[in-house]
Amino acid sequence: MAPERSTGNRIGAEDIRRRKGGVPIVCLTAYTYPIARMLDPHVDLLLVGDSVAMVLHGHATTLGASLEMMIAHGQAVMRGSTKACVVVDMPAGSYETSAAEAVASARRIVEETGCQAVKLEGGVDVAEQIAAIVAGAIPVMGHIGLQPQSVEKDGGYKIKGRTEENIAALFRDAEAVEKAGAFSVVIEGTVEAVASDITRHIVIPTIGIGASGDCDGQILVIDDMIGMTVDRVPKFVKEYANLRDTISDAAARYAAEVRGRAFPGPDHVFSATSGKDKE
Ligand SMILES: Nc1nc(=O)c2c([nH]1)NC[C@@H]1CN(c3ccc(C(=O)N[C@@H](CCC(=O)O)C(=O)O)cc3)CN21
Ligand SMILES: CC(C)C(=O)C(=O)O
Ligand SMILES: [Mg+2]
Repeated sequence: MAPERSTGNRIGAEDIRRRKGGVPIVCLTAYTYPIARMLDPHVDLLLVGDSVAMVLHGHATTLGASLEMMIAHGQAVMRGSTKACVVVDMPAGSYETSAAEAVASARRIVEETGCQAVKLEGGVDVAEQIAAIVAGAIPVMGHIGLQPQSVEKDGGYKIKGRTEENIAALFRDAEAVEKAGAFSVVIEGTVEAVASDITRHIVIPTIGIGASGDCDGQILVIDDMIGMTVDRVPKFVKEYANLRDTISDAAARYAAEVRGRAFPGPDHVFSATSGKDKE
């Protein structure tokens, strides 16, 4: 198992499971060491989402994520986190084909990162995979509703739960994920009342994103939450900071000072004589 900064009291998947119906579970994505350091004191769960492929690597969809990419970011987040339950997304192509493939991929992720759990997208269609991973003693988080790995199949990011047929399918997916042994489930891009009803219908905590305030917890993509996302931001996002402008302003001031020879100043250079200069 990869070494982790352990305080011995990290939140585990079973701690998350027990929080059904209680104080809302605070979740954010994280992809890097410094962000994990900053978020860890404030959240219950950090998700190393396959959204990293879009948000940090500039791919058009999450289908650009690989097992190697997820493991590298999982390791970075684990190095910066001591308290949160860290969950790593299983990327497209690492679990759909068979339960054996899913178990092998989940094992690799856990062994190489030391994370607490994995997450995969789907309901009835991946119940066998979830059950097999859980049987291998790796906790699994489900992900139903809008499934970004199905963007090509769906022809875009389409909100779910708008037809009776689709609502019935959502309930079947929620029940399948619960029965397969998942410790919680993300409900993404789903009509508010439907996400609320599913939350009351199942006994594992639901984590909403573009879903409902009645879910047992909430998650957002970190870059969206801090106003760092440069591409289109989904409607369900609330920006709690504007790092885009902060960074652009810093770059503009730096550029002006370099061009005007105002930077570096006396504090940012070394003299031959003094040992008291900043290292
Ligand atoms: N930066 C970022 N944040 C995310 O939350 C996120 C990603 N990227 N990439 C992967 C998926 C894609 N997500 C999305 C993207 C767009 C909509 C969206 O535009 N939905 C439409 C409604 C469409 C409908 O009504 O069917 C909207 O108006 O917001 C939803 C989820 C969420 N995920
Ligand atoms: C937004 C969450 C649920 C996710 O799957 C991701 O970031 O990849
Ligand atoms: Mg994801």
